[in-house]
Amino acid sequence: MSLYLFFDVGNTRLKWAAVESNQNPSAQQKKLWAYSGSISSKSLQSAEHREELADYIAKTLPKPDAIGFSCVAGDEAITNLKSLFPQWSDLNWQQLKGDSTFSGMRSLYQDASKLGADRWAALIGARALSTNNTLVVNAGTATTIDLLGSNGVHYGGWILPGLGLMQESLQSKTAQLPLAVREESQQEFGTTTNEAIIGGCDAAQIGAIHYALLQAKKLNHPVERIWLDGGNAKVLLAQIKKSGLQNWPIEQTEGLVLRGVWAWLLQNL
Ligand SMILES: Nc1ncnc2c1ncn2[C@@H]1O[C@H](COP(=O)(O)OP(=O)(O)OP(=O)(O)O)[C@@H](O)[C@H]1O
Ligand SMILES: CC(C)(CO)[C@@H](O)C(=O)NCCC(=O)O
Repeated sequence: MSLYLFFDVGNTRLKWAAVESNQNPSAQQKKLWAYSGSISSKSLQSAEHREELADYIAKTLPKPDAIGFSCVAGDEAITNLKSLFPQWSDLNWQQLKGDSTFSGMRSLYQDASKLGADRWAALIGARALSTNNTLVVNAGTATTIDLLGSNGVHYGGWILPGLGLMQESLQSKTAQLPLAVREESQQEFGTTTNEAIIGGCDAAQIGAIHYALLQAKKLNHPVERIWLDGGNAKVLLAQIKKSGLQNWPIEQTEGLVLRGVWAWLLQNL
């Protein structure tokens, strides 16, 4: 049996996971990855942290037969990532980019080389999970919202500041606003500054998803499934449920980018 190792280098977190060749990227079960983990993407900048990470991964898994990755954290991060396992120098690192081809899918992005590799990977991952009209929401450092038709066409999407960025920018660019902290008893409309900021940023994120649903319907691709992934997925989903939007066909998922890299690698072995 072969082993495949994947990396998703985001702006905040670096995630990895490994699977065996008898597994399938369309599998829906929660415990999908034989091995997985995440650390701060900044760790790649330090030789000491790189060595620790490489040691940890090399100790927890046997030598993989292939490595696939996507990276939106810049060229230096890619160079640092590829330097991790000098002992596996014969291994081919396969990089999924925004313009990597994937059979059965295409993007309407005018210049696909500019499309974030994580967005394209998440769309491929979503396609592995379901083939209906789908909205892919990755709520990380940035929040991205992308429409994928049942025909495999990516109609494009939106990039918003993520929840954390929205809150931080209010603090850093105003005189009077603090860094807001999420509390249990969030009201519909804020009656304190803290509540007003948390509620306002939630409304911007949820409102954008709502608007995307309306736009998709207008384009005659009514959304049948929303996949919500990323570091802020859990809090956003809780807010969506609390807001009385229970009839949205939304499901939280983890590792959609890794899943996409996996599906793509299998097409390229
Ligand atoms: N344990 C955590 N560590 C870091 N960020 C977290 C954590 N839990 C929630 N977050 C939130 O998630 C955001 C990071 O999102 P994510 O973990 O998806 O990483 P990312 O690097 O932004 O990934 P991507 O670039 O793929 O969106 C942070 O801005 C923060 O608000
Ligand atoms: C939008 C982010 C930052 C989300 O991680 C990433 O996908 C990216 O850097 N994209 C490049 C620009 C684009 O997708 O059009």
